[in-house]
Amino acid sequence: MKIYVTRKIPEPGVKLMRDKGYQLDFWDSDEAIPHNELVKNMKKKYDGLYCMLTDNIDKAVLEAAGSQLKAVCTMSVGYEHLNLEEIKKRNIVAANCSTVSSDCVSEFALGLILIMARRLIEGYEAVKKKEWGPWKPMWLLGFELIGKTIGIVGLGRIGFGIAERVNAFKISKLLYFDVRRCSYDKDVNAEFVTFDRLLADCDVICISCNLTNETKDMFNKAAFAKMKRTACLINVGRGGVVNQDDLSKALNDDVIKCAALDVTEPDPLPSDHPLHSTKNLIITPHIASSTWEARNAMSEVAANNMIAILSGKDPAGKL
Ligand SMILES: O=C(O)C(=O)CO
Repeated sequence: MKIYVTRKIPEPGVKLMRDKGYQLDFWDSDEAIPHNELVKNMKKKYDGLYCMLTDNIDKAVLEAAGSQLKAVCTMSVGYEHLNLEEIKKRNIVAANCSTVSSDCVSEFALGLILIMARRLIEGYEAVKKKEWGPWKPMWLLGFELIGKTIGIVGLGRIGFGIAERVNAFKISKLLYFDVRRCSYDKDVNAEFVTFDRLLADCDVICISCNLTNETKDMFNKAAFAKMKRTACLINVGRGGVVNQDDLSKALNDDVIKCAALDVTEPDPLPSDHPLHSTKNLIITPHIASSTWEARNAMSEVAANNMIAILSGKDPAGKL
């Protein structure tokens, strides 16, 4: 079996596929493969395509690959980059890594909440800029999580992980909004509420949902207007869930207090993008799942998906 791997990936995933005797050809770089190169390379006829969330697996790629291609496995949770309709039309099986990065991303979300609540970046910058004078009772005051109402949009694996962790901070209430009520919400004391109630009641809102037609631009001018002026917004889901122009205006006009985004639209956000000069906003470069543990595990899950499909079995992450 021949597999095309669109990036340098962690060794555990490589080993699993090599141990199966597969021939692996790589785009041997840490940078994303240009789309035209991917199309060109797929003409060499592969049984499997092992891709990343940066690779647009569209009709052109699938047509170049032809009928030899049986598996498309993405080393990511998100699969917006896979044209599932075109993939399924060709009887190709696609799979993602739905499980392994949830702890990692939820830990990161907690980090963002604490950084924003305690104004850590401002404190760090003040020290660097030599602005640290004698102790002041009213300087860089943040807020505590104890007694607060926390909201989660999307109580999937990541949202659940955030809920488990945030409960340790003796919060007063945990609210969530999702497309439907989740059967396991009581396991984390989470109350299913309308989107409007979540917006109105929460001190911190964490976005951990996918980007779909329903979630696109969900956080827009109207939503920000319903939030508390002291509210903090965290996004570890997908950039498109937040209307960034509206967010920028809401922060600059003090409609809400602060926000931290690990995902943006586009991703990466160009260095001259106006969002970078927004007040009380921290942007991190899509690193919520960047740990050795998560990336090694993701490489293995995607490899196991590939092995299952090419052995005629259903992969764990079948889409
Ligand atoms: O796996 C994904 O979908 C990611 O966004 C990586 O953090």
